[in-house]
Amino acid sequence: MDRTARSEIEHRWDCTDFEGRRADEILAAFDRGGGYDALKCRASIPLSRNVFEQATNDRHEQPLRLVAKAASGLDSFDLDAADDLGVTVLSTPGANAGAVAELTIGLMLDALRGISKRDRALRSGDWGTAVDGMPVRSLSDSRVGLVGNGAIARAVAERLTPFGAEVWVHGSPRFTAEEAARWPAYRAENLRALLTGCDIISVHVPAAPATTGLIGARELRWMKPGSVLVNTSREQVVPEDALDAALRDPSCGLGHAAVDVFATEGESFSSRLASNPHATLSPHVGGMTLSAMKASSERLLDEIARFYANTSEDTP
Ligand SMILES: NC(=O)C1=CN([C@@H]2O[C@H](COP(=O)(O)OP(=O)(O)OC[C@H]3O[C@@H](n4cnc5c(N)ncnc54)[C@H](O)[C@@H]3O)[C@@H](O)[C@H]2O)C=CC1
Ligand SMILES: O=C(O)C(=O)COP(=O)(O)O
Repeated sequence: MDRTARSEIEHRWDCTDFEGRRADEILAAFDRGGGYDALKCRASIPLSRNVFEQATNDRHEQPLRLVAKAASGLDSFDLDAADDLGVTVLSTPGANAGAVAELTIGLMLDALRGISKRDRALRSGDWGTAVDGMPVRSLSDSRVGLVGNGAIARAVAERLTPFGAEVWVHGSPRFTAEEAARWPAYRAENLRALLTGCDIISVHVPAAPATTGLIGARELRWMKPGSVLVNTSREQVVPEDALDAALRDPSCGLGHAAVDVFATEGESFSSRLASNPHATLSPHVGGMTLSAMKASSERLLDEIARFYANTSEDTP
């Protein structure tokens, strides 16, 4: 793409960037006109069939025909509705995988070593609580189980190997033994074997009907005594109420959870986990490193340019 075309697209997208806006604000902008035919928005914005129907109806000067998201999970969009109404959806799967993997490992280390908990205790002058529970398990002595076999799970597996952790993976039914042989990890027979056999479980599957409640109250009970669960995928996969209850139940093995994704995110955030002493919370920032955001934006920009080049007479 030449420089002029790129800067024109950048300008266009500066003007039509709905980052952080709610669906009703987006629709209001469409209703006011302004010639928008595309939206760029974050993973958390819910685009329902109703939103797609309203944004594509012919009272708009330019009906919606493109939604672009510099991220991986598309669960908050009604993709069937987009398809039915002829709206193209672009995203950048994999571009933030390394960033999410780094946060995941940071959360594992925090859970094992109690970094944030000890920091809080020391700040209140409580040395006794700060050194409570020492010595602790090392990542190099841990068996780590990954749920999912996509870009993030792979990036986590690759980064865990130099730590000396033993990595196991439970993937989709299409994750064959042959494919697993190319991973720096062992393939678990099934989810139960993974959960019962590992010291740390980290979840990397998309939110979908088939993964909703994939790790709920029953599955959390399968986990080893003193084990750790990290969820950077979506809340629906490990419902936070079940997680909170398991962490508060002394008969349940799970010892600590570290979570980057919640049922309610943003200004209206609220979660039972916020008052749970066995949880570490992170505000959905897995993909937010400068390099991952740059890589995602660059890729999205190229795809947007390709979309307009292929479909539009008014290519920017
Ligand atoms: N916390 C954050 O900031 C971020 C969170 N995410 C979340 O992480 C998810 C995974 O991201 P990627 O690895 O990039 O996606 P991906 O599409 O590369 O990988 C997902 C993998 O899950 C597997 N899978 C699907 N259903 C499964 C099941 N029932 N059991 C086992 N495996 C199953 C798929 O086969 C696929 O290999 C995203 O869908 C998103 O929800 C992604 C990026 C940033
Ligand atoms: O890539 C993803 O799926 C993410 O969760 C990133 O989320 P965001 O778009 O930064 O809210």
